[in-house]
Amino acid sequence: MSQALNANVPLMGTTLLDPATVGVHYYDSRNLSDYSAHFSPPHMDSGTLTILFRSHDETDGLEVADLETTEKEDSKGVGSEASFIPVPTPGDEMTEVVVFAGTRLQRLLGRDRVRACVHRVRGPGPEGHKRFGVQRLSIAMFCAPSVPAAPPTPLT
Ligand SMILES: O=C(O)CCC(=O)C(=O)O
Ligand SMILES: [Fe+2]
Repeated sequence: MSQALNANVPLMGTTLLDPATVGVHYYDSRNLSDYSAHFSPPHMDSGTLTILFRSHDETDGLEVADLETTEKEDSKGVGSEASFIPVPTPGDEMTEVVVFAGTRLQRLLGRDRVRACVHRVRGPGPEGHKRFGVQRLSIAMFCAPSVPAAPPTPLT
């Protein structure tokens, strides 16, 4: 894969991530300490790709940063100065699957070719909370492919 992508560095495993991890996120605005808070603050994912499945709902608060407005290279403080763009919901004729590049893919291919996507999930805000009491579900597959420790045993 490193060769196919003409990567700067070999695609090696990471001690921090399994090759693929599935995350199921359930957000409930009743659990927010402050109803203006985000369900998920601005961040970049640390794998290569994140494949995100989300529900149909016009209150979905998924937003991506305009990368020209953020120069931060890791998740620390990322998004503090960025402007965010809502990701259209499936009801707007978009697919329900969103794919984000992570910091690992950015390192692998070089920042001039791929930028890790800064994203966040807005909460419903106090008004939205009062009207709907928002619950939100999403499923993410975090991919961080690694080379096997030993060559696979041939099938007999
Ligand atoms: O719930 C979402 O839509 C996004 C979740 C997310 O950004 C993450 O798990 O890294
Ligand atoms: Fe994320």
